[in-house]
Amino acid sequence: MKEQVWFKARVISSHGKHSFVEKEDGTVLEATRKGKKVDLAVGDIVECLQTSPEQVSIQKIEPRRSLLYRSDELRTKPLASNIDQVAVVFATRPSYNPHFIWKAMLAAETADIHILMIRNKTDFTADEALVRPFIEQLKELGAEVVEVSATTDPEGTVKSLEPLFRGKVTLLIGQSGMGKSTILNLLVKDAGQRTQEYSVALNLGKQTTTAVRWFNYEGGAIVDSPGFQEFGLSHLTLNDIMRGMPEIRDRVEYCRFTNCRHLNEPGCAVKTAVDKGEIDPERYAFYKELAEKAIAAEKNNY
Ligand SMILES: Nc1nc2c(ncn2[C@@H]2O[C@H](COP(=O)(O)OP(=O)(O)OP(=O)(O)O)[C@@H](O)[C@H]2O)c(=O)[nH]1
Ligand SMILES: [Zn+2]
Repeated sequence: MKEQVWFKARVISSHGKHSFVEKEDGTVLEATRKGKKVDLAVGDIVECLQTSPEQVSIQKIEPRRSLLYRSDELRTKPLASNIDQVAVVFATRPSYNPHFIWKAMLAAETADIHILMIRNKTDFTADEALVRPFIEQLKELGAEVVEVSATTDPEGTVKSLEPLFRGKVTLLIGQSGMGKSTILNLLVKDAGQRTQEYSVALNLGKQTTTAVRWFNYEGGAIVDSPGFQEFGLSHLTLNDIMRGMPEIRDRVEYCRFTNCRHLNEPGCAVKTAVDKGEIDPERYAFYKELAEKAIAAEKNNY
């Protein structure tokens, strides 16, 4: 009879039926997940069965400490698990999308994960007036913000980021062009090359731009997500959204109705605060858009 070897490992990349797992001793193996739909997330700790020197099959996923979802036009699927913090890289050139950043905040908040904002390209000093109020607002909303200039001050960038990344598992995200790869490569010297090798090994070609990758870093890890479009928020309920936005959460108890949705209800403390200019109208519009989607989704489920 063939001898079967069991072991635990970390999923460090996952692409369709192909995944790579890393054992505690650092060995990396290609693994398959038989007969199951793609339900793995990078970061998962899995129980594997090694049936031959080349064959590893993932049998079981250990309970996750945290889980984030991604979505594209078609569906929502696991993005990364066992994450301690989400770090969002943004800059003024090309311009950032506030909704992208707020969605990341909301996703992190509802998954109980710390959020770190990395404002990059501070060398564009002419954009200060534009970006300062946005940064102040992020801080008011409870985000930690660090400001760097990855290309003009690489040493300072590493010095600022290293203490915030060390010992933690950080999911690094950002819209295209914000400087995420530049920052990743400053922190993980061979990240670019390893991504190349991975793509060749799997013969992924262009698809490699969507593959999520795990890089061990200073007692923790950095999880990179190239080609990342948006956090999947379609699994969030209206309640999750309200609880995930501080300016809504803090006013709910003052609304006339306990089940107020803060849309058209009379005596709504949230709407009043918007009218008085105490809540940013952009933030309210963001809430409204998500709330209406969540309500429609909840209706469809009945
Ligand atoms: N002026 C300035 N340019 C920067 C800075 N950081 C990165 N860049 C430049 O911005 C461009 C985009 O940087 P990348 O690191 O490739 O950006 P990315 O976020 O990984 O973008 P994608 O690869 O599209 O996901 C490059 O030309 C970088 O050299 C910075 O601090 N200041
Ligand atoms: Zn209300």
